[in-house]
Amino acid sequence: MNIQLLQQLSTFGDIEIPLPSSKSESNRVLIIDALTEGSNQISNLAEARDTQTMIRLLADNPPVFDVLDAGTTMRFLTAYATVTNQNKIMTGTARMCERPIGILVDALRTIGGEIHYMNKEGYPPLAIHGFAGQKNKRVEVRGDVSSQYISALLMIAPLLPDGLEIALQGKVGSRTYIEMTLELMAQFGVEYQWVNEVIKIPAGKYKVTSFAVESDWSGASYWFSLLACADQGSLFLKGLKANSLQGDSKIVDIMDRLGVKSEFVADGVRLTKQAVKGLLSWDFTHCPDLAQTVAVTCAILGQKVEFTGLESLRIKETDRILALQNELGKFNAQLVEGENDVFTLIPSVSLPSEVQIHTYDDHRMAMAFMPLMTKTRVIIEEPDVVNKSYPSFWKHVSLIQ
Ligand SMILES: O=C(O)C1=C[C@@H](OP(=O)(O)O)[C@@H](O)[C@H](O)C1
Ligand SMILES: C=C(OP(=O)(O)O)C(=O)O
Repeated sequence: MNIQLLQQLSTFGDIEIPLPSSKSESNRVLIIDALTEGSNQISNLAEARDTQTMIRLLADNPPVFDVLDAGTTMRFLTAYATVTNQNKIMTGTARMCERPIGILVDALRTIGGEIHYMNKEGYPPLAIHGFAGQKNKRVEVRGDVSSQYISALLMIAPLLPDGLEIALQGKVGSRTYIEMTLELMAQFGVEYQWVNEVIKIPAGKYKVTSFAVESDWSGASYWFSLLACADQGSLFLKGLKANSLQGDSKIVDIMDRLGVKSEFVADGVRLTKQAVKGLLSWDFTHCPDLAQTVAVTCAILGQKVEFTGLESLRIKETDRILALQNELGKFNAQLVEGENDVFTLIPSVSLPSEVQIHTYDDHRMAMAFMPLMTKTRVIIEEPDVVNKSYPSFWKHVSLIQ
Protein backbone atom coordinates (compact mmCIF):
# COMPACT_ATOMS: atom_id res chain seq x y z
CA MET A 1 0.00 0.00 0.00
CA ASN A 2 1.18 3.55 -0.78
CA ILE A 3 0.00 6.93 0.44
CA GLN A 4 -0.36 9.81 -1.99
CA LEU A 5 0.24 13.34 -0.78
CA LEU A 6 -1.35 16.31 -2.50
CA GLN A 7 0.81 18.30 -4.83
CA GLN A 8 1.64 21.92 -4.14
CA LEU A 9 0.40 22.14 -0.60
CA SER A 10 2.75 25.05 -0.08
CA THR A 11 0.39 27.34 1.82
CA PHE A 12 -1.68 26.46 4.85
CA GLY A 13 -3.25 28.25 7.81
CA ASP A 14 -2.47 28.23 11.50
CA ILE A 15 -2.65 24.56 12.41
CA GLU A 16 -2.20 22.80 15.74
CA ILE A 17 -0.37 19.47 15.72
CA PRO A 18 -0.95 17.34 18.86
CA LEU A 19 2.40 15.38 18.59
CA PRO A 20 3.13 11.92 20.04
CA SER A 21 5.03 11.30 23.29
CA SER A 22 8.75 10.52 23.24
CA LYS A 23 9.54 6.82 22.77
CA SER A 24 13.06 7.35 24.11
CA GLU A 25 11.79 8.77 27.38
CA SER A 26 8.97 6.21 27.56
CA ASN A 27 11.26 3.21 27.09
CA ARG A 28 13.65 4.43 29.77
CA VAL A 29 10.90 5.15 32.26
CA LEU A 30 9.39 1.71 31.65
CA ILE A 31 12.67 -0.01 32.52
CA ILE A 32 13.20 2.21 35.57
CA ASP A 33 9.61 1.50 36.62
CA ALA A 34 10.16 -2.25 36.27
CA LEU A 35 13.21 -1.92 38.52
CA THR A 36 11.46 0.22 41.16
CA GLU A 37 9.99 -1.39 44.27
CA GLY A 38 6.54 0.20 44.56
CA SER A 39 4.24 1.87 42.07
CA ASN A 40 5.30 4.94 40.13
CA GLN A 41 2.74 7.28 38.59
CA ILE A 42 3.72 7.42 34.95
CA SER A 43 1.63 9.30 32.44
CA ASN A 44 1.74 10.13 28.74
CA LEU A 45 3.58 6.98 27.62
CA ALA A 46 4.21 6.85 23.86
CA GLU A 47 1.82 5.21 21.42
CA ALA A 48 4.95 4.20 19.45
CA ARG A 49 5.12 0.49 18.59
CA ASP A 50 8.60 0.39 20.20
CA THR A 51 7.05 1.48 23.50
CA GLN A 52 3.94 -0.66 23.20
CA THR A 53 6.21 -3.67 22.56
CA MET A 54 8.18 -2.87 25.71
CA ILE A 55 4.97 -2.54 27.76
CA ARG A 56 3.65 -5.87 26.45
CA LEU A 57 6.88 -7.79 27.02
CA LEU A 58 7.32 -6.46 30.56
CA ALA A 59 3.69 -7.24 31.42
CA ASP A 60 3.47 -10.72 29.85
CA ASN A 61 7.09 -11.78 30.50
CA PRO A 62 7.11 -14.47 27.77
CA PRO A 63 10.16 -16.78 27.47
CA VAL A 64 11.03 -15.13 24.15
CA PHE A 65 11.34 -11.36 24.04
CA ASP A 66 10.64 -10.53 20.38
CA VAL A 67 11.29 -6.78 20.19
CA LEU A 68 10.44 -6.51 16.45
CA ASP A 69 12.52 -3.59 15.09
CA ALA A 70 12.94 -1.59 18.30
CA GLY A 71 16.60 -0.87 19.09
CA THR A 72 16.08 0.58 22.57
CA THR A 73 13.69 -2.24 23.49
CA MET A 74 16.30 -4.84 22.45
CA ARG A 75 19.21 -3.20 24.24
CA PHE A 76 17.38 -2.10 27.40
CA LEU A 77 15.56 -5.44 27.87
CA THR A 78 18.76 -7.43 27.33
CA ALA A 79 20.36 -5.65 30.29
CA TYR A 80 17.13 -5.82 32.30
CA ALA A 81 16.60 -9.58 31.77
CA THR A 82 20.24 -10.23 32.68
CA VAL A 83 20.33 -8.27 35.93
CA THR A 84 16.94 -9.62 37.02
CA ASN A 85 18.41 -13.11 36.57
CA GLN A 86 16.03 -14.39 33.92
CA ASN A 87 16.30 -17.08 31.27
CA LYS A 88 15.30 -15.31 28.11
CA ILE A 89 15.67 -15.42 24.36
CA MET A 90 16.09 -11.98 22.83
CA THR A 91 15.17 -11.66 19.17
CA GLY A 92 13.61 -9.31 16.62
CA THR A 93 13.13 -8.67 12.92
CA ALA A 94 15.70 -9.78 10.34
CA ARG A 95 17.11 -6.24 10.39
CA MET A 96 17.32 -6.29 14.20
CA CYS A 97 19.46 -9.41 13.90
CA GLU A 98 21.86 -7.38 11.72
CA ARG A 99 22.19 -4.56 14.28
CA PRO A 100 25.24 -5.14 16.52
CA ILE A 101 24.91 -5.86 20.24
CA GLY A 102 28.35 -7.33 21.06
CA ILE A 103 29.53 -4.28 23.01
CA LEU A 104 26.59 -4.58 25.41
CA VAL A 105 26.88 -8.37 25.72
CA ASP A 106 30.62 -8.10 26.49
CA ALA A 107 29.94 -5.54 29.21
CA LEU A 108 27.12 -7.62 30.73
CA ARG A 109 29.36 -10.71 30.71
CA THR A 110 32.10 -8.71 32.46
CA ILE A 111 29.63 -7.76 35.18
CA GLY A 112 28.46 -11.37 35.60
CA GLY A 113 25.74 -12.08 33.04
CA GLU A 114 25.53 -15.44 31.25
CA ILE A 115 24.68 -14.69 27.62
CA HIS A 116 25.15 -16.78 24.46
CA TYR A 117 24.79 -15.94 20.81
CA MET A 118 22.29 -18.23 19.12
CA ASN A 119 23.38 -17.46 15.60
CA LYS A 120 26.04 -14.93 14.67
CA GLU A 121 28.63 -13.73 17.21
CA GLY A 122 27.91 -10.12 18.17
CA TYR A 123 24.29 -10.03 16.97
CA PRO A 124 20.82 -11.11 18.13
CA PRO A 125 19.25 -13.59 18.68
CA LEU A 126 20.67 -14.06 22.18
CA ALA A 127 20.05 -16.61 24.90
CA ILE A 128 20.28 -15.04 28.36
CA HIS A 129 20.90 -17.50 31.20
CA GLY A 130 20.65 -15.14 34.13
CA PHE A 131 23.11 -13.52 36.47
CA ALA A 132 25.25 -15.47 38.88
CA GLY A 133 26.41 -12.52 41.01
CA GLN A 134 28.54 -9.44 40.33
CA LYS A 135 32.03 -10.24 39.04
CA ASN A 136 33.27 -6.71 38.32
CA LYS A 137 32.19 -3.21 39.18
CA ARG A 138 33.98 -1.51 36.27
CA VAL A 139 33.38 -1.96 32.55
CA GLU A 140 35.01 -0.31 29.57
CA VAL A 141 32.56 0.47 26.80
CA ARG A 142 33.19 1.93 23.35
CA GLY A 143 31.11 5.05 22.85
CA ASP A 144 31.12 5.31 19.06
CA VAL A 145 28.72 2.54 18.00
CA SER A 146 25.48 3.10 19.93
CA SER A 147 24.76 5.02 23.11
CA GLN A 148 21.91 2.59 23.78
CA TYR A 149 24.40 0.06 25.21
CA ILE A 150 25.53 2.66 27.73
CA SER A 151 21.98 3.71 28.63
CA ALA A 152 21.05 0.02 29.09
CA LEU A 153 23.97 -0.51 31.50
CA LEU A 154 23.32 2.72 33.40
CA MET A 155 19.70 1.89 34.15
CA ILE A 156 20.51 -1.52 35.68
CA ALA A 157 23.58 -0.20 37.55
CA PRO A 158 21.90 0.75 40.85
CA LEU A 159 20.57 -2.81 41.17
CA LEU A 160 24.09 -4.26 41.17
CA PRO A 161 25.40 -5.01 44.67
CA ASP A 162 28.57 -2.92 44.06
CA GLY A 163 27.10 -0.33 41.71
CA LEU A 164 28.89 0.27 38.40
CA GLU A 165 31.62 2.39 36.83
CA ILE A 166 31.40 2.74 33.08
CA ALA A 167 34.61 3.97 31.45
CA LEU A 168 33.67 5.33 28.02
CA GLN A 169 36.27 4.55 25.37
CA GLY A 170 37.00 6.70 22.31
CA LYS A 171 34.55 9.07 20.66
CA VAL A 172 31.13 9.16 22.35
CA GLY A 173 28.16 9.55 19.99
CA SER A 174 24.52 10.28 20.85
CA ARG A 175 25.76 11.79 24.13
CA THR A 176 22.45 13.60 24.63
CA TYR A 177 20.73 10.21 24.97
CA ILE A 178 23.16 9.21 27.74
CA GLU A 179 22.40 12.51 29.46
CA MET A 180 18.68 11.81 29.09
CA THR A 181 19.14 8.42 30.80
CA LEU A 182 21.08 9.94 33.68
CA GLU A 183 18.62 12.80 34.15
CA LEU A 184 15.69 10.39 34.25
CA MET A 185 17.51 8.15 36.74
CA ALA A 186 18.13 11.25 38.88
CA GLN A 187 14.42 12.08 38.78
CA PHE A 188 13.82 8.59 40.18
CA GLY A 189 16.29 9.21 42.99
CA VAL A 190 19.55 7.69 41.64
CA GLU A 191 22.53 10.05 41.60
CA TYR A 192 25.54 9.80 39.32
CA GLN A 193 29.01 11.19 38.82
CA TRP A 194 30.39 11.72 35.33
CA VAL A 195 34.04 12.79 35.41
CA ASN A 196 36.62 12.38 32.62
CA GLU A 197 34.41 9.99 30.65
CA VAL A 198 33.88 7.67 33.63
CA ILE A 199 30.28 7.44 34.84
CA LYS A 200 29.82 6.11 38.38
CA ILE A 201 26.48 4.87 39.69
CA PRO A 202 26.33 3.73 43.32
CA ALA A 203 24.30 0.71 44.40
CA GLY A 204 20.89 1.89 45.49
CA LYS A 205 17.18 1.92 44.82
CA TYR A 206 14.93 3.83 42.48
CA LYS A 207 12.50 5.99 44.42
CA VAL A 208 8.75 5.90 43.74
CA THR A 209 8.01 8.99 41.64
CA SER A 210 5.43 10.50 39.34
CA PHE A 211 6.58 11.33 35.84
CA ALA A 212 4.91 12.65 32.69
CA VAL A 213 6.62 11.81 29.38
CA GLU A 214 7.27 14.85 27.17
CA SER A 215 6.17 15.23 23.56
CA ASP A 216 8.59 13.84 21.01
CA TRP A 217 11.13 16.26 19.53
CA SER A 218 12.22 13.77 16.83
CA GLY A 219 8.61 13.54 15.63
CA ALA A 220 8.32 17.34 15.86
CA SER A 221 11.22 17.76 13.42
CA TYR A 222 9.04 16.80 10.41
CA TRP A 223 6.69 19.69 11.14
CA PHE A 224 9.58 22.15 11.33
CA SER A 225 10.71 20.79 7.98
CA LEU A 226 7.24 21.09 6.45
CA LEU A 227 7.04 24.75 7.43
CA ALA A 228 10.60 25.42 6.22
CA CYS A 229 9.65 24.05 2.80
CA ALA A 230 6.22 25.74 2.60
CA ASP A 231 5.66 29.21 1.15
CA GLN A 232 3.35 30.29 3.94
CA GLY A 233 1.73 28.97 7.10
CA SER A 234 2.25 28.61 10.83
CA LEU A 235 2.10 25.65 13.16
CA PHE A 236 1.57 25.13 16.85
CA LEU A 237 3.32 22.03 18.21
CA LYS A 238 1.69 21.00 21.45
CA GLY A 239 3.49 19.81 24.55
CA LEU A 240 7.09 20.73 23.65
CA LYS A 241 9.31 22.42 26.20
CA ALA A 242 12.43 24.50 25.51
CA ASN A 243 14.41 22.77 28.26
CA SER A 244 13.91 19.24 27.07
CA LEU A 245 15.64 16.02 28.06
CA GLN A 246 15.72 15.24 24.34
CA GLY A 247 18.76 16.26 22.30
CA ASP A 248 16.63 16.42 19.16
CA SER A 249 15.33 19.76 20.46
CA LYS A 250 18.42 21.01 18.54
CA ILE A 251 16.05 21.11 15.57
CA VAL A 252 15.10 24.61 16.81
CA ASP A 253 18.63 25.93 16.10
CA ILE A 254 18.91 24.12 12.77
CA MET A 255 15.54 25.34 11.53
CA ASP A 256 16.25 28.88 12.72
CA ARG A 257 18.86 28.87 9.91
CA LEU A 258 16.41 27.30 7.48
CA GLY A 259 13.57 29.81 7.85
CA VAL A 260 11.55 28.68 10.88
CA LYS A 261 11.13 30.86 13.94
CA SER A 262 10.21 29.10 17.22
CA GLU A 263 8.44 30.83 20.08
CA PHE A 264 7.89 28.82 23.26
CA VAL A 265 4.69 29.39 25.22
CA ALA A 266 3.24 27.58 28.21
CA ASP A 267 1.88 24.52 26.40
CA GLY A 268 4.02 24.21 23.28
CA VAL A 269 5.94 26.00 20.56
CA ARG A 270 4.61 28.28 17.82
CA LEU A 271 6.40 28.04 14.48
CA THR A 272 6.30 30.85 11.95
CA LYS A 273 8.24 31.58 8.76
CA GLN A 274 11.26 33.88 8.75
CA ALA A 275 14.02 34.67 6.23
CA VAL A 276 16.42 31.79 5.51
CA LYS A 277 19.79 32.60 7.11
CA GLY A 278 21.52 29.61 5.49
CA LEU A 279 23.18 26.50 6.94
CA LEU A 280 26.78 25.76 5.97
CA SER A 281 27.46 22.61 7.97
CA TRP A 282 25.98 20.50 10.73
CA ASP A 283 27.36 17.74 12.96
CA PHE A 284 24.75 15.06 13.71
CA THR A 285 26.91 13.05 16.17
CA HIS A 286 24.56 13.80 19.05
CA CYS A 287 21.27 14.06 17.15
CA PRO A 288 21.48 11.32 14.48
CA ASP A 289 17.70 10.98 14.15
CA LEU A 290 17.50 14.52 12.73
CA ALA A 291 19.80 13.79 9.79
CA GLN A 292 17.12 12.60 7.39
CA THR A 293 14.80 15.51 8.22
CA VAL A 294 17.52 18.08 7.65
CA ALA A 295 18.90 16.42 4.50
CA VAL A 296 15.48 16.50 2.81
CA THR A 297 14.80 20.08 3.96
CA CYS A 298 18.12 21.33 2.56
CA ALA A 299 17.62 19.41 -0.68
CA ILE A 300 14.25 21.12 -1.17
CA LEU A 301 15.41 24.58 -0.05
CA GLY A 302 18.46 24.64 -2.33
CA GLN A 303 20.98 24.65 0.53
CA LYS A 304 24.35 23.04 -0.12
CA VAL A 305 25.53 21.81 3.29
CA GLU A 306 28.34 19.73 4.79
CA PHE A 307 27.15 17.01 7.14
CA THR A 308 29.31 15.18 9.67
CA GLY A 309 28.51 12.70 12.44
CA LEU A 310 26.50 10.38 10.20
CA GLU A 311 28.48 7.20 11.01
CA SER A 312 25.79 5.59 13.19
CA LEU A 313 23.16 5.96 10.44
CA ARG A 314 24.46 2.84 8.71
CA ILE A 315 23.34 0.55 11.57
CA LYS A 316 19.88 1.91 12.28
CA GLU A 317 16.52 0.65 10.90
CA THR A 318 18.19 0.54 7.51
CA ASP A 319 21.46 1.89 6.13
CA ARG A 320 20.10 5.42 6.26
CA ILE A 321 22.95 6.91 4.23
CA LEU A 322 22.32 4.57 1.33
CA ALA A 323 18.56 5.03 1.64
CA LEU A 324 18.93 8.83 1.60
CA GLN A 325 21.28 8.71 -1.37
CA ASN A 326 18.81 6.61 -3.36
CA GLU A 327 15.70 8.61 -2.55
CA LEU A 328 17.26 12.10 -2.78
CA GLY A 329 18.48 11.07 -6.21
CA LYS A 330 14.87 10.66 -7.34
CA PHE A 331 14.51 14.46 -7.30
CA ASN A 332 18.04 15.31 -8.43
CA ALA A 333 19.61 15.93 -5.03
CA GLN A 334 22.72 14.12 -3.81
CA LEU A 335 24.44 13.13 -0.59
CA VAL A 336 28.06 12.73 -1.58
CA GLU A 337 30.55 10.97 0.68
CA GLY A 338 33.89 12.78 0.88
CA GLU A 339 37.03 12.26 2.94
CA ASN A 340 37.09 11.96 6.75
CA ASP A 341 33.39 11.11 7.04
CA VAL A 342 32.26 14.45 5.60
CA PHE A 343 29.17 14.30 3.39
CA THR A 344 28.02 17.07 1.09
CA LEU A 345 24.32 17.57 0.49
CA ILE A 346 23.88 18.90 -3.02
CA PRO A 347 20.35 20.25 -3.37
CA SER A 348 17.84 19.59 -6.08
CA VAL A 349 17.94 21.80 -9.17
CA SER A 350 14.73 20.57 -10.76
CA LEU A 351 11.87 18.56 -9.37
CA PRO A 352 9.95 15.92 -11.33
CA SER A 353 6.16 16.22 -11.33
CA GLU A 354 5.88 13.09 -9.18
CA VAL A 355 8.29 11.35 -6.81
CA GLN A 356 7.75 7.88 -5.33
CA ILE A 357 9.66 7.29 -2.11
CA HIS A 358 10.74 3.83 -1.01
CA THR A 359 10.86 3.62 2.81
CA TYR A 360 13.21 0.67 3.56
CA ASP A 361 11.25 -0.41 6.70
CA ASP A 362 12.36 2.88 8.22
CA HIS A 363 9.79 5.20 9.81
CA ARG A 364 12.10 8.18 9.44
CA MET A 365 12.40 7.69 5.66
CA ALA A 366 8.61 7.95 5.33
CA MET A 367 8.28 10.97 7.60
CA ALA A 368 11.34 12.89 6.39
CA PHE A 369 10.16 12.91 2.77
CA MET A 370 6.62 14.10 3.58
CA PRO A 371 7.56 17.84 3.22
CA LEU A 372 8.34 17.23 -0.45
CA MET A 373 4.57 17.55 -0.88
CA THR A 374 5.05 21.34 -0.71
CA LYS A 375 6.74 21.16 -4.13
CA THR A 376 5.52 18.13 -6.03
CA ARG A 377 3.24 15.10 -5.95
CA VAL A 378 4.66 12.52 -3.56
CA ILE A 379 3.87 8.85 -3.17
CA ILE A 380 5.20 7.23 0.01
CA GLU A 381 5.52 3.45 -0.11
CA GLU A 382 4.57 1.36 2.96
CA PRO A 383 3.37 4.38 4.96
CA ASP A 384 2.60 2.19 8.01
CA VAL A 385 6.32 2.13 8.82
CA VAL A 386 5.64 5.29 10.84
CA ASN A 387 4.01 3.11 13.54
CA LYS A 388 7.42 2.43 15.04
CA SER A 389 7.56 5.90 16.59
CA TYR A 390 4.58 7.96 15.39
CA PRO A 391 1.43 5.94 14.55
CA SER A 392 -0.76 9.06 14.19
CA PHE A 393 1.63 10.75 11.73
CA TRP A 394 -0.59 10.50 8.63
CA LYS A 395 -3.64 11.50 10.65
CA HIS A 396 -1.73 14.63 11.64
CA VAL A 397 -0.68 15.22 8.02
CA SER A 398 -4.36 15.16 7.09
CA LEU A 399 -4.90 18.15 9.44
CA ILE A 400 -2.78 20.17 6.97
CA GLN A 401 -4.43 18.83 3.84
O1 LIG B 1 18.58 5.92 23.44
C1 LIG B 1 17.73 6.23 22.60
O2 LIG B 1 16.52 6.40 22.93
C2 LIG B 1 18.13 6.41 21.20
C3 LIG B 1 19.45 6.61 20.89
C4 LIG B 1 19.92 6.84 19.51
O3 LIG B 1 20.56 5.66 19.06
P1 LIG B 1 22.17 5.47 19.05
O4 LIG B 1 22.66 5.66 20.43
O5 LIG B 1 22.32 4.06 18.58
O6 LIG B 1 22.73 6.49 18.12
C5 LIG B 1 18.78 7.19 18.56
O7 LIG B 1 19.21 7.10 17.23
C6 LIG B 1 17.59 6.27 18.78
O8 LIG B 1 16.52 6.62 17.94
C7 LIG B 1 17.07 6.40 20.19
C1 LIG C 1 17.22 4.61 15.46
C2 LIG C 1 15.98 4.63 15.94
O1 LIG C 1 15.47 3.74 16.83
P1 LIG C 1 16.09 2.41 17.48
O2 LIG C 1 17.58 2.47 17.36
O3 LIG C 1 15.64 2.47 18.90
O4 LIG C 1 15.50 1.25 16.74
C3 LIG C 1 15.04 5.71 15.54
O5 LIG C 1 13.95 5.79 16.14
O6 LIG C 1 15.35 6.49 14.63
